[in-house]
Amino acid sequence: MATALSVNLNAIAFLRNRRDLPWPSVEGIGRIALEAGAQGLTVHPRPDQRHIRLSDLPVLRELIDKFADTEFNIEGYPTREFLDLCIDARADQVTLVPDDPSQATSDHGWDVRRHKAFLAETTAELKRYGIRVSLFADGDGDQEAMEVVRDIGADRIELYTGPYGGCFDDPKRASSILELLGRTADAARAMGLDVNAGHDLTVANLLNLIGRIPNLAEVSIGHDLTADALIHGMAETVRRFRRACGQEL
Ligand SMILES: CC(=O)[C@@H](O)[C@H](O)COP(=O)(O)O
Ligand SMILES: NCC(=O)COP(=O)(O)O
Repeated sequence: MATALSVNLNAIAFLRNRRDLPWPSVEGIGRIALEAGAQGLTVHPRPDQRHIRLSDLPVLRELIDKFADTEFNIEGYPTREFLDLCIDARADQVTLVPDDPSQATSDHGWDVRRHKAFLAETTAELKRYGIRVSLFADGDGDQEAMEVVRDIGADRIELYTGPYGGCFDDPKRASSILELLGRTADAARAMGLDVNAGHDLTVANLLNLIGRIPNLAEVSIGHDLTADALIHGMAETVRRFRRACGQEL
């Protein structure tokens, strides 16, 4: 089974929020992603609503409902407000992330031993609503932590791939990080957990990731996917604006 692609819309929402205008439309870009065959959309609403706004969630839910076999993945720290948001938006999957509200972006997975009771309680609540639960996890090769994840009752882990993505200019270091990610994935699979991955994934680094973790269930990608869309869409857009300026092409 090929790895599913869930398109993260945070960066699109960030761009939209620069102005008090409705574009780029988070819903519109989400639609393009689903029409192009993405298997889902991901958002990580942060408490300051710096990118995704609470009002985006019902709109995206309605959009995803129009596309067969697609999923809504909502990521974030499980405050009461966040959990209610996920339940109201009928998330298909919730990825619990141990982020402090002041964090610029996600930069580590859960300490599952320390937060075991809290995560077990939260997971049980989400599963009562039929929501799949994934825990953001460091790819540090800690095999026993995967036993704890299983005991918590989560369905999946999402491997935090930031350090791997950060090694774009150091292939030797990237391959040693990849090996640890792979061992963590192997341990998770041995516990009956499925494995997702995300953070700073790119077209360039996906190939080796999926080579080492062939049964990777899903990747969620936003930052580089948005950058890639700009690169591949810029030339046509400049031509459109040149035409609008009255230039003959
Ligand atoms: C949980 C995770 O992996 C993050 O990558 C997150 O979804 C991205 O958050 P920001 O877009 O706010 O940096
Ligand atoms: N879960 C990771 C995610 O959704 C997107 O991360 P990034 O590609 O924006 O770094």
